[in-house]
Amino acid sequence: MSKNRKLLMGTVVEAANKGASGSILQKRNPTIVFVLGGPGSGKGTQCANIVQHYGYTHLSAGDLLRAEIKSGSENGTMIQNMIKEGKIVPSEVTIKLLQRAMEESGKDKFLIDGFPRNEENRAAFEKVTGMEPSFVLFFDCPEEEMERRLLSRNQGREDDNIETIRKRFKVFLESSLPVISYYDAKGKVRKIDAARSVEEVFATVKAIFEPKNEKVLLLYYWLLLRCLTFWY
Ligand SMILES: Nc1ncnc2c1ncn2[C@@H]1O[C@H](COP(=O)(O)OP(=O)(O)O)[C@@H](O)[C@H]1O
Ligand SMILES: Nc1ccn([C@H]2C[C@H](O)[C@@H](COP(=O)(O)OP(=O)(O)O)O2)c(=O)n1
Ligand SMILES: [Mg+2]
Repeated sequence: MSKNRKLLMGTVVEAANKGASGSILQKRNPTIVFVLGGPGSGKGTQCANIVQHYGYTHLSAGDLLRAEIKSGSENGTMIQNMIKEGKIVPSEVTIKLLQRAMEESGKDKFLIDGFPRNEENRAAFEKVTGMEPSFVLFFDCPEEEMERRLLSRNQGREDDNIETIRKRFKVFLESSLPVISYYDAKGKVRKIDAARSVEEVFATVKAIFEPKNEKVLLLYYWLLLRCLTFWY
């Protein structure tokens, strides 16, 4: 067995044990929102806005993986090669980074950006953490617009070149869209037209995080309670 394979196996066992015994995180019963959409659809941009307005903690799977490369970890080269090829890193690696970040944050409301990106990501996260998202934000954007945005992102990312971008689009269609369909069948997907300006997109996001219906319902219950206490 190769050194990398052994390391990965160790991570799986460690993660599975944590899941079985119920991690500190599970006991905190956090709120989780998955933020999905194609590369360049505006996930990171909108997450920054949500953090400012609604006090969520933003965890970008891509950012965590890039930090892991920079840290010089044993998995670094493997992660770097996979990202350059537009491929999805094995779930055990990404889940371990997400779990650690959630635990270390001490917080209990998370925006998980760019995860789960395939069926393996989704199933492994639920199995290992025992947690499910409250809902899923899906930033829906045409490829031509995403391509334009990625080519002018200017963050010095090795995967923002036309060759890798095309590969990432293919992976999104083949592997990530089925995950969105899975949650859609459970009624958990909030689909947003992401081809508009940052401000317009955020106006729609706001409506999702501040559902007026719930406020109206609460007002009705309060009025009903007042009437009942008045009569009896
Ligand atoms: N609604 C938008 N309209 C135009 N450009 C946008 C919009 N949202 C994000 N961008 C820009 O597009 C690029 C990709 O956005 P980003 O939030 O990093 O997307 P993702 O995380 O989905 O890849 C960034 O340069 C960002 O500034
Ligand atoms: N769940 C994930 C998320 C990202 N990755 C890898 C593969 C992705 O192409 C890169 C970049 O992801 P990132 O979410 O930062 O990219 P975008 O914001 O969608 O442009 O990281 C992964 O392997 N698994
Ligand atoms: Mg991003």
